[in-house]
Amino acid sequence: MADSRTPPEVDRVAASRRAVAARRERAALKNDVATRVITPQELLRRALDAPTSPAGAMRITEFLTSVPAIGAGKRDRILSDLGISPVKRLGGLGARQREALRAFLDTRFPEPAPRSGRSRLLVLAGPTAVGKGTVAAHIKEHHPDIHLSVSATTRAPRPGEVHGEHYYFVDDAEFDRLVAEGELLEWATVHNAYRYGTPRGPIERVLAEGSTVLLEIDLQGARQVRAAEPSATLVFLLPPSWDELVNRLIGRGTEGPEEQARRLRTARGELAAQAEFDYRVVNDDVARAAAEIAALGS
Ligand SMILES: Nc1nc2c(ncn2[C@@H]2O[C@H](COP(=O)(O)OP(=O)(O)O)[C@@H](O)[C@H]2O)c(=O)[nH]1
Ligand SMILES: Nc1ncnc2c1ncn2[C@@H]1O[C@H](COP(=O)(O)OP(=O)(O)O)[C@@H](O)[C@H]1O
Repeated sequence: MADSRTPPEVDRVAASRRAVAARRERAALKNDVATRVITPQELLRRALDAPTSPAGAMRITEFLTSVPAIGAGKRDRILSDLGISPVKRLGGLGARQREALRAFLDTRFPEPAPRSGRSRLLVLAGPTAVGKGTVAAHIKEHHPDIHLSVSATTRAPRPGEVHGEHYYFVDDAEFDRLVAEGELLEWATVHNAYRYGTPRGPIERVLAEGSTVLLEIDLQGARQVRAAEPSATLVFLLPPSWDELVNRLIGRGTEGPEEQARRLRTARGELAAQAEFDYRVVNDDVARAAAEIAALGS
């Protein structure tokens, strides 16, 4: 059936749809800053690169209150200190205002800078369902020069999992022995459920040969490796957005709604720890993220 509306009406409908979509995108971006999936500096870069994009169209007031630890009171003081009017949009900031805002963000929310002198002991961590297992499996298949550490765990094997290949499946008594005899470089109880740990021997052998070893472990384990081996290279895997992290967790379908909600609460805390890491890699595309991580170990 032909559209009986007049062209201006059609235009108005299209414009209002676009406005709704842009508002939704701005809300998603604010959420990404609030959940620390992206840094405020990253959002500002996107706004300045594309002033008419949803990032560019964001009001400075909305932007500042999405930053963790900035409420309405602080926001107004910051704006007056920086000489920026509250009606400004990010994409419309003048050159001096941009510089003032950037300098303020860099001192208050420093972005982690890569450290030099890192070793070939690579640690990959990140929030639940970001794709750590998927990326690690891709590295194992496509970068055979990198040795993927096989952890010991007290959880039961899933269908298709092979002892010694995916994990060393051990009982509680054996895990206790590994801990007592110092055979684990690190270990942790993950998701309040089972214990997981990294056997020390194979790692020492691989590193002694001058090869690279990759550990895919949780945040508690990454912190222990940092303490035990300060020169280890710590890589934090990030989702492209908070919404995508939620989609991946739900899409994987391995947890029920309650466990999903619990993991997402933990994920927020884990995302806040990314500044402790040497590098951050966004897992938008598995092969790209894997290549980026592999390059850090060469
Ligand atoms: N600390 C630590 N965490 C590990 C180790 N091995 C695996 N993990 C973490 O344990 C979690 C659970 O892994 P897994 O049992 O494969 O299941 P899934 O994440 O529920 O699919 C993941 O977050 C892994 O990063 C390890 O040796 N040490
Ligand atoms: N780059 C990606 N793009 C889209 N989906 C991905 C990507 N990486 C992983 N996934 C999917 O996300 C879900 C979680 O990945 P998984 O490797 O199990 O996460 P983790 O080991 O971090 O808990 C899986 O369904 C996986 O297929």
